Amino acid sequence: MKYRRVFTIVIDSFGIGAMDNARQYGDEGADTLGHIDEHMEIFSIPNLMSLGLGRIHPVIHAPSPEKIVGYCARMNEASTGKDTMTGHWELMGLKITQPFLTFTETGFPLELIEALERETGHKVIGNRAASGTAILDELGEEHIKTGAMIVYTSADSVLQIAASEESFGLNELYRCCEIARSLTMKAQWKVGRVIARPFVGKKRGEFVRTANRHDYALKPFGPTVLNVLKDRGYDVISIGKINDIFAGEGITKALRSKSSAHGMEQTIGSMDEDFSGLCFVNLVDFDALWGHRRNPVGYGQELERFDEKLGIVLEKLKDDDLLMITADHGNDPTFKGTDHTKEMVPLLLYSPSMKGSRRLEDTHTFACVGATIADNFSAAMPEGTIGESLLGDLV
Ligand SMILES: O=P(O)(O)O[C@H]1O[C@H](CO)[C@@H](O)[C@H]1O
Ligand SMILES: [Mn+2]
Ligand SMILES: [Mn+2]
Repeated sequence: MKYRRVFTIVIDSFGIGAMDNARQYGDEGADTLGHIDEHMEIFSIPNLMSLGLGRIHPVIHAPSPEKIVGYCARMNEASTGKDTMTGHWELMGLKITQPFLTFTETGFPLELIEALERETGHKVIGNRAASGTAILDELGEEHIKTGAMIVYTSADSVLQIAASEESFGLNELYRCCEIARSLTMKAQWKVGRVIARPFVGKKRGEFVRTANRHDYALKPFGPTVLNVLKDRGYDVISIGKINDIFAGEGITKALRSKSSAHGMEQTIGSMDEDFSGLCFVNLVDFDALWGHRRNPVGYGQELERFDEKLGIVLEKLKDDDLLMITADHGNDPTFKGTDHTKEMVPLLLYSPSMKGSRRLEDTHTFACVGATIADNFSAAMPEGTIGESLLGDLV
């Protein structure tokens, strides 16, 4: 094996420009990185720049280094869709051609809502597509007064339940979400994820969502690179939401993160551990706190904080470690609406043992990430998966 440990970090929603088919998603002109850059007077991301970010997308407000290290490429998504599960599953080899069911225009069918009310014993309010923070402001007080669950969706295939940790209780929320998950296993209601959205606070304008969010995802439609690694006895360490996104499939150890900064600290901590295999990290704040909230400066500053921690990762990498930085979809914080955007994503590859450095050709799928990992550990890609290994380019 070329690398004993692979660290794959997903900066959730860090798109680098609209894909050719973005028009089909209403996302022509979306550019998460480009539009953040426009809003940053000085954009301090020296480590991302040293890994070649500026070679795959112009970054005007960050100084360009004379030399880059490692390899960089733009990746296109082969699957239909632009959500977190589609993006991550494709990273590990699955191509999703049948998009997950969404209820964006209509909300959930009455029959489902009635079953949810009956089985949980709580009334439902909301039941439409909304931004999570906006619907809290609107319905949070009513929820606290009546105990009715706030159910909402978005352009993604999700059924989200928001409830107060203080009055409704976290365990009760989780219990209700498990009921929602089992109801939505029915073919006509099969959403990709049920998400528990706990919050604290008593009044409009003061509600804050907590880190106790929990996602109840469908199992991947088939075996992924994670299953192959685990079956061969390698470690597959999940940091952040990865374990939820893969419904625990193919994971040997899972750490939950309180924030993206915490996720990076956990990643740095894992670098002191003696393991062989994959450490797979998702940093969700970029998406949840800044992309969906349409806050380009907040997003840019989160990238700056990430870049500082990335500096520590780079220092700690050993010769037989490989670092891969990528993303799962775009979420342009200046775009219309509050949903994801269909974009290319970056792939930055680095190991201190690399002698060369250059920009690689654009890839047709995100799955070259999984294919490279499988190739590295001499594991065959599972049947039905896609992706071409880039391992031979990493010299
Ligand atoms: O607006 P909030 O609640 O953050 O919801 C966002 O988070 C969900 C899951 O990533 C998506 O449905 C998206 O719309
Ligand atoms: Mn995502
Ligand atoms: Mn999102």
